[in-house]
Amino acid sequence: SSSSVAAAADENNDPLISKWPEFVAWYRSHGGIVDDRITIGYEADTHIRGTIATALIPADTLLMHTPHNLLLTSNTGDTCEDIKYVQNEMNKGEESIWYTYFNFDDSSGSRVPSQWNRDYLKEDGNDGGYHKDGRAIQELQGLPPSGNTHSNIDWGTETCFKRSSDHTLTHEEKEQYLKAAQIYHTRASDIGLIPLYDLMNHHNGKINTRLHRDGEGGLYVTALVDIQEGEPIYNTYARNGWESSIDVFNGYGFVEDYPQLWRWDGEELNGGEGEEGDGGEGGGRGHTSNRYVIPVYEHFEPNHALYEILVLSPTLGALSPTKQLVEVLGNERRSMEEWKKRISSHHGIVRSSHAHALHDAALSLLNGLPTTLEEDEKILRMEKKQLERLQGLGREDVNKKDVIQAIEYRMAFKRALRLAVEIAEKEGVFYMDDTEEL
Ligand SMILES: C[S@@+](CC[C@H](N)C(=O)[O-])C[C@H]1O[C@@H](n2cnc3c(N)ncnc32)[C@H](O)[C@@H]1O
Repeated sequence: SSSSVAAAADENNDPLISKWPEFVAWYRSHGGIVDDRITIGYEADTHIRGTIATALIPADTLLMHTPHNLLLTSNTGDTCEDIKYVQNEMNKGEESIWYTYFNFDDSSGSRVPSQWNRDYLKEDGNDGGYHKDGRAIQELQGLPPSGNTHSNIDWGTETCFKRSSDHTLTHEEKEQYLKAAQIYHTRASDIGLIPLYDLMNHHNGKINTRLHRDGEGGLYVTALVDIQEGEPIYNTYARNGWESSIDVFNGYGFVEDYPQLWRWDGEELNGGEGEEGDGGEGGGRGHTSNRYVIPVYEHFEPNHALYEILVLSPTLGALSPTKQLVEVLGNERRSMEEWKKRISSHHGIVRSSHAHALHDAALSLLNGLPTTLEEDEKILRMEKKQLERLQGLGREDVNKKDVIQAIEYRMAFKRALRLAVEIAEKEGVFYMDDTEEL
């Protein structure tokens, strides 16, 4: 059709796509292995760039191997050193063996909360009011990651800047550091930056790859299942239920598709702006008094110490999932039927007092927020209209986009809280009565 021709023509002019052959040639010339049935493209639903299969790839196929010599790492296990390493290589320009890699990088396409403007606390000299630009943070309405949106950057400027040299860093050096840090934080694995591997997007519901260390510091990726022609090739950024959807949003800037994990504590929120955090998720509120303690009882090992819900669909979720229930996340796929079965038996072992406490905490959190989901829908529509109008005038308003990102995120959070309330209230969901305990 004419539209697909137009799309193809676009992609020819788009260096983030058209430089793929050059990137692959570079990767192979340094010993990397990549299956010929892998390409780069924009995913149909999200328009996010990522790896895609051009033909059926059977399960267990070796998809890629990035040898240790292609990894960007200081080999010290120290984040500051790793970021400095990346920064140095970027400064080398064509002299760097990763020149082609940097040229193909799309990290500036990731907009993460640490990039949000936070000038709102500064008094505006003219009218004594506040700068509007810190709005995205305010739009979190105090929900996590409030107070922690900039913790990576703050930590880096505190720790890495001070350590890095004997002189005060110039503006240019700071900018370079921030650029390297952005690449590092949105792409690196625990062993550093891994070319090609870092072109895979995240999806725990459609995960179709598996990782294997090669014993020499490099990494193999194989197909977990048959991957169909046209299907994106996915990695996970949240494995075993360790990281929540809050972490994924704070680190990578998007609300992950189902399954999602949401966490919150029993504290009342403090008016929306959040404090500089205690570093903990669900924190940003600095104190832990009165926190309900998630019980650990026989056959019941909660995945997290905070209240938690695992969300599989708009109507299916598990209250306070156990480690056992969520350890599959990022590692295997599980059918909806299987989830339903497991969740219903899971709810059979959740104590009713525990479910009630979670219910009350979710409800009081929801009721304490300044807007409802229905109001958010209207606000979101309005913000999007304004953005379109500005774009029509040829103006790019990054702050406006951040605001929209924050509103969409808080809506997903509220939907999860609402589902938690509904599930806890639903008749027919059986919770073990506390008195039945031995
Ligand atoms: C390691 S990179 C993945 C590859 C990247 N899309 C690229 O083209 O270079 C991580 C970034 O990709 C984007 N991303 C990954 N998975 C995503 C998803 N499921 N939805 C939206 N954006 C995603 C986010 O911008 C994230 O910060």
